[in-house]
Amino acid sequence: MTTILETRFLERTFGAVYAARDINITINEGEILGVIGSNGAGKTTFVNMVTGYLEPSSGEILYRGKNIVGKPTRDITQMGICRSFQIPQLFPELAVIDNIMTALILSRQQGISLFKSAVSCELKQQARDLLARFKIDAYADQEISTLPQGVRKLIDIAMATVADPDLLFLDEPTSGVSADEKMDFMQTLIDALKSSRTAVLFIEHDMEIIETFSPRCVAFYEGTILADGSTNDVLKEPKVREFVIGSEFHRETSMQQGGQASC
Ligand SMILES: Nc1ncnc2c1ncn2[C@@H]1O[C@H](COP(=O)(O)OP(=O)(O)OP(=O)(O)O)[C@@H](O)[C@H]1O
Repeated sequence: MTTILETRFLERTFGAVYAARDINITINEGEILGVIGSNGAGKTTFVNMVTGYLEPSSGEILYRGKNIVGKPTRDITQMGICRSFQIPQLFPELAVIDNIMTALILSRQQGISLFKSAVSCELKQQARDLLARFKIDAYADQEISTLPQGVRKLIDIAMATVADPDLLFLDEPTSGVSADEKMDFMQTLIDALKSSRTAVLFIEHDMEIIETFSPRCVAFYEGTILADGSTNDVLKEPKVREFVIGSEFHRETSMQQGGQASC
């Protein structure tokens, strides 16, 4: 197995708060990895540091052996590390195909002219192929604002893959997707990403999704890694059950009772 990402003693403080401390993680080529942890555990801070949105206070982030700490987000994206956010970042007034084509244009380092019909045709075909991989090609000509949340999220994630990344970070891909659609949504997503051999790290609060789709799981707690290993083993660990799954269970229960989730 080839390691593509390794973090060493990664740390980030905000004043007196340790948002991340001693984060040592390796991710291998094509691996699928679920990250769990209650609110404020440091999951987003970790993703923000690796993708260049946040500078670590100390530690190293090695991507294919090269330290990328301090590199701008754009450079990190071009190197092959991409992400999607919890809320889809789309142009709601544009058609799906135009959103994808815009992302394709932005991902190319040289400027291109859409007035050259050959370029435009090639881009359109590339956009259609990508939509087909995510099984959303039927929506190609529809305006984003008319589409359900699950489809918007798939489009957003498809857009995050236009540069064919080696490593993709997904922040709660199933948030906002209805309970009935979550499993099919994740299956489509994982199939699309597996076919391109992209390694995927996804943050998730739903333990059924973690058990079904991520062979490996990392549990965060108060800025540190509480457990890292096969999902079966991690979810059985008493400290994970006490500090992570317990709080997730209470969170889900309070949501069912009408409470507000903070994420
Ligand atoms: N910009 C910031 N300024 C100050 N404190 C921050 C900032 N970003 C994060 N924190 C703090 O760092 C800790 C980790 O936050 P982080 O957002 O990484 O947690 P999380 O596990 O992603 O939580 P959630 O599931 O709610 O998104 C929390 O205590 C949070 O309040």
